[in-house]
Amino acid sequence: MKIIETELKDVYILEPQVFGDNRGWFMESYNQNAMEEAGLHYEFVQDNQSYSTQKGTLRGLHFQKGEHAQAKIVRCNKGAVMDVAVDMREGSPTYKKWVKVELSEENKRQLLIPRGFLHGFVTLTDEVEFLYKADNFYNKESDRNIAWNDEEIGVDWGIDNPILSEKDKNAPKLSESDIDFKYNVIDYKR
Ligand SMILES: Cc1cn([C@H]2C[C@H](O)[C@@H](COP(=O)(O)OP(=O)(O)O[C@H]3O[C@@H](C)C(=O)[C@@H](O)[C@H]3O)O2)c(=O)[nH]c1=O
Repeated sequence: MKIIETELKDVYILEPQVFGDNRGWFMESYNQNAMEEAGLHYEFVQDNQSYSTQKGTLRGLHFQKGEHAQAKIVRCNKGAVMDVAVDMREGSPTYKKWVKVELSEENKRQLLIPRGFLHGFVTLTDEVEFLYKADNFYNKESDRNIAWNDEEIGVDWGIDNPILSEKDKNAPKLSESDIDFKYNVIDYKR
């Protein structure tokens, strides 16, 4: 597995090695030892999957507040997405900066997003299957979102009128949010 730095501190692209043969291909989609050797100490406890029917579907920007914050490893199993992470850790050298990475069935790239970040993606194709691991359980009460088009964050999604959930249509702005992440090594590396 190749581990590639991004413009955001602690966010990495993970590129699995793909072994092709006459049948097709094989890859290790996750290997705890490879993560540990790279100094990435996470314990994932929940796997998630979503399906988006149409191109131009946007899910985000999401996070769980406080002690329920989640680190995630995300990937696109079918189709393609533009994936976005936003550093919300006050005091971080990349505070309020965002990064976008294309994740697709074809490139098999994954994105590691620590706790303290917003996460979202927009589908670039129809019929998108999206998979992710989380290092903390879903907690309904701590589930939060911030408007995908918040001007203070200013993500360039490359789309004007995405398909959104009712929840994401009514998301608060960053300035109205109760988000309170602090940059602290132990929060995201345990
Ligand atoms: C995220 C989640 C949702 N649910 C339920 C709640 C709800 O009824 C239904 C759909 O939830 P949502 O509308 O929040 O799904 P979705 O908009 O796909 O939310 C996801 O978006 C991406 C960008 C993320 O990063 C994820 O962490 C998560 O926030 O599934 C769970 O039971 N467990 C979970 O872990």
